[in-house]
Amino acid sequence: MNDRETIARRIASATGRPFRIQREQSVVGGCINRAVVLDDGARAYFVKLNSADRLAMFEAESEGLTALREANAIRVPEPVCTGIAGTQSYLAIEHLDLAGRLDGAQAGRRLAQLHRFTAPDFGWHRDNTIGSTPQHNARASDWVDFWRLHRLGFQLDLAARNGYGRVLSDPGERLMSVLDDLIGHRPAPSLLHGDLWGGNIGATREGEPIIFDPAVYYGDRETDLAMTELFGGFGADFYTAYREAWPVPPEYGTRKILYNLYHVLNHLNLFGGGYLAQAKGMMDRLLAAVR
Ligand SMILES: Nc1ncnc2c1ncn2[C@@H]1O[C@H](COP(=O)(O)OP(=O)(O)OP(=O)(O)O)[C@@H](O)[C@H]1O
Repeated sequence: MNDRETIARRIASATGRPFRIQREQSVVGGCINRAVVLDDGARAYFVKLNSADRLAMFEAESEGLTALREANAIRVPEPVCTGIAGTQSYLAIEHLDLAGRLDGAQAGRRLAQLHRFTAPDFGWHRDNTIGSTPQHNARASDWVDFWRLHRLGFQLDLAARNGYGRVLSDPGERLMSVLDDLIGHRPAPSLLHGDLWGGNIGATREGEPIIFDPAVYYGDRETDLAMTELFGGFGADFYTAYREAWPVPPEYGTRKILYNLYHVLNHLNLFGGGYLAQAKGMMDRLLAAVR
């Protein structure tokens, strides 16, 4: 049996319905994984593929999709099964037709609704990945501690190991010491998508928003909002609707830079030096803001 037949069998057993592949189509777009759509003429599944040692990444993504679905706030594709087929790990997900135009207002309202879903602590029950970088989610009752250790500190350590310490260690240490002032509030632990850039949101033909490819944990809802702004923004309707549903305090303007620094450092660590000047510039702006 080849890899695709193995995956088709597991899909059949997970869904309780026979599934015989009639058509396979490669998907272009994602930069972390390969993806194919497997179709039997009646049903289709979006299947992400990576090396076998990446199974835990797919298991965490599957649990993240399930956690987001349970909040019942915004549409999220249903994960079907994960496993190993031959030399590859895979995650099979309900295939969605993402050909629609995003209704920004609806997306903003639904994201606010997702963020109303809270937990007693920050973090999550398991670690996951941001891109392909490990993301630690050990539970914590204090948001600043959580951010210092598991988000900013983790990426700064990684950046130093990747050779960027000469530029980043000094501003990094100073930032870590003023984090209390920079964050300056005690948010609720909201359920987060965790990687909400424009490539991870789409819409059905009817315009219903769909979010996918999450890096779920419970944290400050402003981290999700900040990321929507990092690579271009989701449009004025989105932000107006979000703020109508749940107003955002003015101090978000500074916190946004801090929260996006995590993702820019992650890009630096994943993709290299092109992000170094951006990261350093953000750190300088933050340090100037607390003077
Ligand atoms: N369930 C789905 N059904 C149909 N198309 C999907 C589905 N999930 C994702 N896609 C499409 O495939 C693209 C890549 O998917 P996804 O972002 O999950 O992959 P990835 O390899 O993890 O990407 P990234 O580089 O963003 O981490 C998406 O931008 C989207 O257009």
